[in-house]
Amino acid sequence: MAKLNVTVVGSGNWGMAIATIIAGNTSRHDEFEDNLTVWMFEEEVQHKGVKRKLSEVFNETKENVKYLPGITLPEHVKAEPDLKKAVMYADVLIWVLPHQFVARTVQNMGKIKDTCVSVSLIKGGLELEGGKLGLCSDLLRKLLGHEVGVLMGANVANEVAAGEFCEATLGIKDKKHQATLVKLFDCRTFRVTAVDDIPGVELCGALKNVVALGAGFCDGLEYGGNTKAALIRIGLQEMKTFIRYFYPEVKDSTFLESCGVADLITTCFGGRNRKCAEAFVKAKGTKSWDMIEKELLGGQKLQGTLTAQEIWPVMQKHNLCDKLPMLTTIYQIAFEDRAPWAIVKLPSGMPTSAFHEDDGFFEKK
Ligand SMILES: NC(=O)C1=CN([C@@H]2O[C@H](COP(=O)(O)OP(=O)(O)OC[C@H]3O[C@@H](n4cnc5c(N)ncnc54)[C@H](O)[C@@H]3O)[C@@H](O)[C@H]2O)C=CC1
Ligand SMILES: O=C(CO)COP(=O)(O)O
Repeated sequence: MAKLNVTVVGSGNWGMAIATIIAGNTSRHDEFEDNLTVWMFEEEVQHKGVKRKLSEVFNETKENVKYLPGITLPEHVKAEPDLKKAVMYADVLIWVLPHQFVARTVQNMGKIKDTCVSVSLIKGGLELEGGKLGLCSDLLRKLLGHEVGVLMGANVANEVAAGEFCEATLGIKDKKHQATLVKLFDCRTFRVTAVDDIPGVELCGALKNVVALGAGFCDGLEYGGNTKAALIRIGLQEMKTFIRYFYPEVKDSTFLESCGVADLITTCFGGRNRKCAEAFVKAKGTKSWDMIEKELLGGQKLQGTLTAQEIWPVMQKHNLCDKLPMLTTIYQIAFEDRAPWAIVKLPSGMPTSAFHEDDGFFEKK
């Protein structure tokens, strides 16, 4: 049987880290072609004092000096900056782009194999379509016309790339591809569990980035572990309420997989959304999200702020704001100049009207 060619579409922090895991498996398992192609969005970088193309530096050194510095990938990982060439022979496409670039990338990719399957590792990209909540994997399925699974989990990229043990959840409908796709990702340090619940897995991955903004606000105000734990608990409950409203069939067990509670915890402690939200509060209104992203992430992209903006009209249209006070408050702090400390004054027993938000706007309450 012909061996399967795999292409990773995206070469940011997570794209490169997951390429280290996949490359180990393509060389270990007979069903895959050893070589792993990574589509690299071309950029110029300063390398040893010289301006060079990122993909050329990667193919010489096997290090993505911009998005995953300090990690050398296996020799059989090849960066391909030409999108059409990167995808044309692929049997499996692994999507790992910030969600704002997905539609444009698919539209530019040309012909792919009819038998191709995809897995999306993208957290975000939600929109209302005819009153129904559409997911990024729905968009990919519509544009590509083939099977699309999702892989989400407690997977801060730098820790995965360093070989630290963690878990992930593969959401997949089609049993035919399940075993092959588990084999492509699962290894001793990256344990994969497959579940038949794509919306549950994917929505947990997208919404936890919004909750992580709340955790960052809490850090910016210098609250301790109890407060953050409370926000994580409330966040999980609101994620469940939101998800069940649109997808009542999503199972309780999905929230207990790596894609659910575990990803929420790691992102609220060690993620980029948390880090930027802390800086947003500490800047006391002097810096926009774009400025903070540029200053702190060196070209990496925030997904939680975009997802908060995507779900806000959805929540309003479906009268969900009262049922989701924390997600509402996070949006208002991030985009409507609400006082950051409102994050610890969520309505439950204590009326919010007792607090005057113009009094000590940026102070801990
Ligand atoms: N970094 C992490 O720890 C994790 C990230 N994810 C998710 O993976 C997805 C991808 O994130 P990362 O790999 O972290 O990316 P990143 O945020 O590190 O890097 C940004 C990427 O966007 C690319 N880019 C910039 N302009 C572009 C354009 N016009 N068209 C196409 N690509 C362009 C850059 O080349 C770079 O690869 C996101 O949805 C994120 O939520 C999921 C798990 C862990
Ligand atoms: O998704 C992540 C960990 O699983 C990373 O989250 P951040 O984008 O907030 O870094």
